[in-house]
Amino acid sequence: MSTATVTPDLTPSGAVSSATSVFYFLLLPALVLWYAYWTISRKHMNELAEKIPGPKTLPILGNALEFLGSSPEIFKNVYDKSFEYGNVVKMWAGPKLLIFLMDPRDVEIILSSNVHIDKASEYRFFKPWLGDGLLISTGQKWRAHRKLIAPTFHLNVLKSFIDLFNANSREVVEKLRKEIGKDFDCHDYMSEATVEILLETAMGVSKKTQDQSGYDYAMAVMKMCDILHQRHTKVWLRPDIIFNFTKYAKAQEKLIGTIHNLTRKVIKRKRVDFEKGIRGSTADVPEELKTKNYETKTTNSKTVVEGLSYGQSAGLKDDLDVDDDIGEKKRMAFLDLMIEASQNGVVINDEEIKEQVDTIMFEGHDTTAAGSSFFLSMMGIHPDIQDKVVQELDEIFGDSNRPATFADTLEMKYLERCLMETLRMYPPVPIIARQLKQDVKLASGDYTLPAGATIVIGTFKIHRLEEIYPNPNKFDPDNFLPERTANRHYYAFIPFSAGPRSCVGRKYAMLKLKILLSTILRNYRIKSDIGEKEFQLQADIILKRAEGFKIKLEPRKRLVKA
Ligand code: HEM
Repeated sequence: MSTATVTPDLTPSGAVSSATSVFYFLLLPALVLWYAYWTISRKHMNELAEKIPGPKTLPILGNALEFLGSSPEIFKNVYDKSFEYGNVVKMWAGPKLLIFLMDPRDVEIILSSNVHIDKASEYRFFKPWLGDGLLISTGQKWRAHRKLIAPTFHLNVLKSFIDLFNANSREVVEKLRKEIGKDFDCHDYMSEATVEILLETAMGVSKKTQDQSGYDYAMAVMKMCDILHQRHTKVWLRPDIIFNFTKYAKAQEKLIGTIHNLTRKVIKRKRVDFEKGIRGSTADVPEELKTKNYETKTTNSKTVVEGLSYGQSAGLKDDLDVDDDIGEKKRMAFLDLMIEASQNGVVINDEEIKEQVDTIMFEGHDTTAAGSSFFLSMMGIHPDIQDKVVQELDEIFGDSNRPATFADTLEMKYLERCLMETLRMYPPVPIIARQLKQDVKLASGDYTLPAGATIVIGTFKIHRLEEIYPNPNKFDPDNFLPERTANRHYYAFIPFSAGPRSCVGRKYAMLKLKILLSTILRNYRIKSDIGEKEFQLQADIILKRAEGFKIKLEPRKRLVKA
């Protein structure tokens, strides 16, 4: 009879298999413990969320299936759903609690706060591209950089950009000539122009010194936004560990390469100029477009124009409205100041400059490209309104072909109302999201937003609330007549957000858009075969028309040249 002796298997593979058994033996209790901890730690959030209305959820997935489909389908689905509930709605994207706020009183609590300033975790997908730039950074870093950057968009600096706004607008008019009579997508032209204007103004480098076109950069940004939108709406693409194995990760790497290539070159160019003692923009402006030849008294006066003319309700103020030194202090343009501040390396280092340049290049072009394309679409669809804009421009410029001065932009009151109405109906940034660190009691009803929730401020929906804007789907520039705006809640119109994290480029955007759009309208009549009902809206970070911004152009007769 043989006796079997059991000897421990001391070979390396035996040791590994024992370790594996121990691992699996411990894994289950660890998971159970983690799940128990997770459930308990979320109890408070779940209890408060329970009281907030929202669509029915599926186990594990929550409402994630609402975000399936193409971009326009998702947009339509979520917007249509919003009518089934009140102005506070919750949804679950898997385990993530999203609470949508649509009442201006609630929005004020979040946006005016100096506490609830953290961006939602969804903004982290921007990191490989924008790093810790102003849009997504938080805490002390955001505060210090905001303080540094906001003054570079002061009205005094913006006035020095007027000639470049004019020169670039004229170039767009020339480029558009080949499209006369055709149905074409004006967004392509607006994207290229807004990139090039940013290069020559805020960055202060001539576009001629760049071997990469503004168009290539803008297209790379558009594709990047599409990828980010996929990650926002498809829960399975959120974890890096999965995303990195998808085709999107490869595409993203390439696109970021194109985008960073431009920003690196811009900074390099600026540094060379800076070392040579050159300050300000090196871009040329033809003599006939220099507004000093046409300046009036108003242009030189200490004009303070706040509120609506610069994109926000008259009663709102932010750090862009500080006017303690009008006309006294020489303020610097964005990249000049960044380079100067970095010389001692304390306020901002080289990597941080790159992050801020990437941020301003993105935020500064895609938003205004969408805003101007929606404006032109509106002009094409509403010829009677376009005629009134042109009549105002004729009153300002007569039959002269002279460039627009700062004083002229103050006279463009009706154009400004059309621009405001465009930003109301088609806000380029259709939602804003924040991460709550503490509970917040709402003003509109007996709800408390729990810490840990992602708060989504639904700008698009707020701008179309019937109780605030009667007949909200009608394009009506008179919505911005002073008598109509006077009694409206300040937070009922927030295309540039509001409060401490408002858009630093709001005044820049308004001034540039007035010059760009008035120049186009002085030269072309816009037509459109498509009505607003046929728009297919999509919100790939920035609101767009999925079918493209199709318009037609007819040249206007000019009687006399300047
Ligand atoms: C029509 C044009 C524009 C619109 C509608 C717009 C809208 C907005 C909105 C809604 C925000 C807040 C975003 C959020 O909290 O998620 C924002 C932030 C920002 N915008 Fe704009 N923007 C426009 C043009 C510009 C321009 C021209 C620039 C720069 C030249 C710019 C630079 C920024 C920056 C840096 C931030 C982040 C500010 C911070 O967090 O402190 N934007 N913008």
